[in-house]
Amino acid sequence: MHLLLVVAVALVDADSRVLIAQRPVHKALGGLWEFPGGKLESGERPEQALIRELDEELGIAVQEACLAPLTFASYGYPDMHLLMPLYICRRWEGQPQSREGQALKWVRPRALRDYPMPPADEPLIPALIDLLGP
Ligand SMILES: Nc1nc2c([nH]c(=O)n2[C@@H]2O[C@H](COP(=O)(O)OP(=O)(O)OP(=O)(O)O)[C@@H](O)[C@H]2O)c(=O)[nH]1
Ligand SMILES: [Mg+2]
Repeated sequence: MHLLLVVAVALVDADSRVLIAQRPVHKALGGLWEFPGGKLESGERPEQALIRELDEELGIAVQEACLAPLTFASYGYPDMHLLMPLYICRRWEGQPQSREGQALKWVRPRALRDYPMPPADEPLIPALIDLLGP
């Protein structure tokens, strides 16, 4: 079994909306909506990797102290088992912008169900509704 560690974050705005990004169609699970984040590079700590991904994908700067653990996904894909800590972050510098051609959307937690997400992500939605309201 191959275990893949991916770090992801729910960025939350002043209206308690969460940012999701649409995966480019040419990638695995293309077209699905996901939380910003990605794989760790060798030697990286999870928080470091997330800060790097947020810079690369969205052009925002996040301080490590502004990342709080919320929950995690554990899901068996056919080719690997995904373990994905989901952080929450309410404070960053800059305005999130699409750096990799991905569509971006701010959505209320309940509305996440209207956007097709990877199967690993579905169990994360109730934790966001509990924290932020519907
Ligand atoms: N970022 C992110 N990845 C997710 C989520 N849910 C989920 O199953 N994944 C899976 O986790 C893996 C991480 O993917 P990624 O493509 O974002 O990794 P990355 O940013 O390092 O990109 P790269 O592979 O192009 O370098 C993918 O297999 C992806 O399908 C999610 O909500 N956010
Ligand atoms: Mg990514």
